[in-house]
Amino acid sequence: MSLSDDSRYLKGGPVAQRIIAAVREDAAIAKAEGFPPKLISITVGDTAAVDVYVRNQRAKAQLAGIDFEERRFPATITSGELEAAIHGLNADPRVTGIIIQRPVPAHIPVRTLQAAVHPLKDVEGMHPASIGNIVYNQLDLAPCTAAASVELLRETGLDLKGLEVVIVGHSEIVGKPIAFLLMSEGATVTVCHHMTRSVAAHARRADALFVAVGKPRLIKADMVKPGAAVIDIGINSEIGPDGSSRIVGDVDTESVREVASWITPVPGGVGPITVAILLRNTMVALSRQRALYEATYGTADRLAAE
Ligand SMILES: Nc1nc(=O)c2c([nH]1)NC[C@@H]1CN(c3ccc(C(=O)N[C@@H](CCC(=O)O)C(=O)O)cc3)C=[N+]21
Repeated sequence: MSLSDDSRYLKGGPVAQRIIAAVREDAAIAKAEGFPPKLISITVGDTAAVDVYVRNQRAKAQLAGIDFEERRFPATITSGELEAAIHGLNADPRVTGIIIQRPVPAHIPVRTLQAAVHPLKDVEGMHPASIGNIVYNQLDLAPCTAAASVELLRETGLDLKGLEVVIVGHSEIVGKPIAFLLMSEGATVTVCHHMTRSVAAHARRADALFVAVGKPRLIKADMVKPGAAVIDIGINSEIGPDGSSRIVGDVDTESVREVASWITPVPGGVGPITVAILLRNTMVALSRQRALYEATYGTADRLAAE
């Protein structure tokens, strides 16, 4: 059996395609009604993982019928200049959503940038007000990678209620939001990070293990409970044996697949769903903006109103 046919592989492609097909229908209707969705990506400096992400955002946005524009800024830009650019996008009625690609250079406080994005245009759910909503179990616009990881876990059919979940990595954008999403689904959640005494001891107890730390092959077979679901969120660029660059996750997939019942490949796992959810979030943002517009102007048809 070839690796790609192995039923243990939880593939993201089919899930992403389903989401994108639904977004495409929504986007076509919104466009016909005078509300074309438009997504703006902000990149500061140069990062390999960001390039992969943005390339796929552009391709899938085009497939879904969402306008996509990338704004690139040099790493030397000031925080004030970036905030001004974001305020300009907030004020532009043609712009539906704004995503700030991470990481940003060290001299720029990323939280200030996230807070500058208007919450109605915050398609990543990273504004402090948006991310706070997931504490209140309001989950319809969650950070994309976290939501994508949970979506893949659902594909296993495992009952999330009472499930023993261990998350390795406690970032604002992945580990922490996954913990909140799964708590609201009834899972029992343990979060490990760089100060955790024995990551292995925790990881071995997990029915579902999420890994998002950015360390190639960190998770080995002896850290995984037999029959577990392993969700690999790492996106690391490596130089392969043939000298070309490739992406690998945080899990030693070759050995872990002998122990786990489900494992997500990299590439082809969480990544494609992340992109699809970003597009879906753009449509959620658009519908919130439309609701506000219609409450203000009393019509569903922006073109008719003008
Ligand atoms: N604010 C912010 N939010 C993010 O979610 C975020 C970010 N910044 N910065 C960079 C990382 C990285 N990331 C990826 C998402 C999808 C793929 C992806 O589509 N991967 C595909 C394609 C791989 C390929 O084309 O080679 C796959 O895994 O199969 C990759 C990388 C999101 N990130």
